[in-house]
Amino acid sequence: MKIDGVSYRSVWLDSDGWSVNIFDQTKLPWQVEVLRLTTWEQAAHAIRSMQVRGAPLIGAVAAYGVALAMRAEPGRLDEVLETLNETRPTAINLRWALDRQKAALHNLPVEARAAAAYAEAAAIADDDAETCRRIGENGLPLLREIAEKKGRVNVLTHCNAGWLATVDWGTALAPIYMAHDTGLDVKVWVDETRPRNQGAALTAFELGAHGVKHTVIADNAGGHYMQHGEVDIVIVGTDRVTRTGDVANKIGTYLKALAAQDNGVPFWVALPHSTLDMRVRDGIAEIPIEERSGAEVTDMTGRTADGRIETVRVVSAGSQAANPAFDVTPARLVTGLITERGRSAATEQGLLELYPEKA
Ligand SMILES: CSC[C@H]1O[C@H](OP(=O)(O)O)[C@H](O)[C@@H]1O
Repeated sequence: MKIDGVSYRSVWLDSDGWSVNIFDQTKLPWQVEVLRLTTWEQAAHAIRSMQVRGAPLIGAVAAYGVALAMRAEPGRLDEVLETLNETRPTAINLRWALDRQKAALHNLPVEARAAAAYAEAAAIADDDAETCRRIGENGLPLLREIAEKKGRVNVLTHCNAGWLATVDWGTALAPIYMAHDTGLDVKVWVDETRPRNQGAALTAFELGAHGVKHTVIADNAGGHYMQHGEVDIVIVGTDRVTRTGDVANKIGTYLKALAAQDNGVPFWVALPHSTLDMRVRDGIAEIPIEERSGAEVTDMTGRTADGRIETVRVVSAGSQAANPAFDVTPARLVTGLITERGRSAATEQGLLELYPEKA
């Protein structure tokens, strides 16, 4: 995607041919800061601290983290894979990417591992960019159909499932970018997405940079707009989809799905193949939900009127805070899945029709 007219991916190899560049997403939207990663430990920190976040992007950065490790200490492959896999527990893309690196490297002599790891990381990044582009193509007809009927299409999305959550294009936002680029009158209701405000800070930043009409709303306002016919469709991303179509995504997604069902609003989930976890059947019982620091709830960071970036406490002193980072939306609340291979019902049969090799 473009920033000030310049096309970027959200992770890319530096011109030195070995270090890895990312945007520090904890600084957005106030500062566009590129971080150059030179060690695998820095890549692990970037994922853990959410300098990079978003299921597909986490996988791609972890893959490059393995490449950085193999360049410096190729004998430590197993330890590096284990440490990177422990950085965040919910997005299955992390494990998927590390499993790909393990398969590519573990039978190689140590002196051959660095080149192979960089090649595999590049392949993962290229796969994600093309996969997300195709998700856009497969989601676009849903928006076009609404726009042809109503003359406009209002989409609600939760968190950030855009270019900043993937290597390029995004998942939930990819159809929106394509709808905008083909001239449809598309507008996005952007859930702010407490507590880390990925919607207000990242989705709004991306959509603004691309010129897409959008309005940031409080997380609790989405149901109201659905009741008043202001939401034509909900499209969200995901961190893990089970064999039966249960969807793990940013906390609050489940509540949006309930409101969508209550108001007859289609609720679609966009995902690449790397987000599928066919080992799991019951998402609520089996998907590990990341518990993050309560400080993300008690404190907020923003820009003061005179331009300083400050963090302030927004919770009464002495009060505790709980912070589950994800929830699971049961398949029964999901209208359908948008993938790089097409659209399907959120069912085992639907997924196996798209991915027969995963039976
Ligand atoms: C396209 S996956 C984006 C997905 O990841 C986000 O979580 P986080 O920002 O904590 O990494 C959120 O669940 C998004 O839907």
